[in-house]
Amino acid sequence: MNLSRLFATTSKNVIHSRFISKSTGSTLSQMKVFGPFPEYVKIVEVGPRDGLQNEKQIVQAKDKIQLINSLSATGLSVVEATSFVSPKWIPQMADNTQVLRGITQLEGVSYPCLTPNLRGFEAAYEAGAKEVAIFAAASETFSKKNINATIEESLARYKDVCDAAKDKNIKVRGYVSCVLGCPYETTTSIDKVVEVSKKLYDLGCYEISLGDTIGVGTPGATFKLLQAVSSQIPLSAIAVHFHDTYGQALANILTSLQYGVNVVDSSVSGLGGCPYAKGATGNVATEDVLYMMKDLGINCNVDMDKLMETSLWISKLLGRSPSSKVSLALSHKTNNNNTATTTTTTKLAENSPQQKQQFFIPTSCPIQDETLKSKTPNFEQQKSSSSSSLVFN
Ligand SMILES: CC(C)(COP(=O)([O-])OP(=O)([O-])OC[C@H]1O[C@@H](n2cnc3c(N)ncnc32)[C@H](O)[C@@H]1OP(=O)([O-])[O-])[C@@H](O)C(=O)NCCC(=O)NCCSC(=O)C[C@@](C)(O)CC(=O)[O-]
Repeated sequence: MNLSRLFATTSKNVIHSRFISKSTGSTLSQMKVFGPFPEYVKIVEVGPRDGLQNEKQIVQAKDKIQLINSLSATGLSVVEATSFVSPKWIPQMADNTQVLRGITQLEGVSYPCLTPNLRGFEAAYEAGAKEVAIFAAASETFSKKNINATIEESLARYKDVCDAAKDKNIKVRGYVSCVLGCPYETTTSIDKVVEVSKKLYDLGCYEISLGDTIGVGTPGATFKLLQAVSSQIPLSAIAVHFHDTYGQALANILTSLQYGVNVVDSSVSGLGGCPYAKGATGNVATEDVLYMMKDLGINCNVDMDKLMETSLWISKLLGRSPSSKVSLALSHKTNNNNTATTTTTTKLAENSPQQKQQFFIPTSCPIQDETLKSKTPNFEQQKSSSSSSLVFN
């Protein structure tokens, strides 16, 4: 789709749409006049679940617990903790009960767990879940690959989950995957997205998270999606969940905020990916979202310093540099300010082992150097009094 002009600011805060789709001939100014940005945006942190579920190497339960506790200490009000799915399908989440029982559940913080069926719901409830999430899709093929059920079968399972949750006073969040593209089908039907979203909402989900599972969405497509879905369910019940495969996630979030959405899913350090969506990269990084929000004057009640520490810590644990550009830039800057000896060139080419990679870890990072050493061959470390610089060869 060609968009001749995306945004035109007509006053300080009010942005009117001037999208013109050449293919359809329809102007997006017909669609909606954007209002001001929301004052507060709720971030739903999905790193411990969506972020880790695709990791090949099993992360120990104690580290997952530390990750979740550190994330909730940043001020985040929702930290998706784990999923009660089949361990044969997602081995990384096999320690769900241990993790959920091991975390410190803070007052005012929600720790939803994914549940694909009644069995998962019961296990999550037993382990202390106070909120669960059900996950459907707008693509039949993805639904079969992800949960071994047609969309209709999945909705029947989710009715059982929602009924049980209602009985036990457990909140239910709903996901719809493949809202802007599918790894298996060539097109996604917006009508199907609307239909599934509405069905989940009618089942009792208080919020519907629209998942761009493979990160192909653009601001124009996001706009049309929101327009369609919000015609059937309240805008206040819509959340957006972008993966950043094509680098469009922040632009899509900005479009969503302008549309009036005030719930955004993101993942610390940009971890993530669905095991049944090959090639899709991680979720948009929470640090990057916060950085953009701050500049827009949007309050998210999250401590960026603590979040960055957590981001660097989990990246170090996984033996890689963060996918968050903001974390990299800020940690680099901090180190430059603090350390005269720190080199100023940072090369980040995760897929290119020949290239030297550097990223910077504050000394407050709780993980011990030995852990990283054991995970990363050719490890060199240069220490200074106030910071450390890790070099990967
Ligand atoms: C749904 C099933 C279980 C069906 O899996 P199935 O093989 O069709 O199920 P089944 O009923 O035939 O059972 C098979 C085995 O699984 C067991 N089982 C059955 N249910 C459970 C359960 N809840 N917990 C633990 N075990 C379970 C069951 O007891 C049995 O064990 P066995 O007798 O062989 O020893 C499976 O397909 C599954 O677990 N899928 C989950 C896949 C998944 O987690 N995908 C990633 C999350 S979705 C996502 O990431 C997208 C999202 C949300 O982030 C948004 C976006 O980006 O789009």
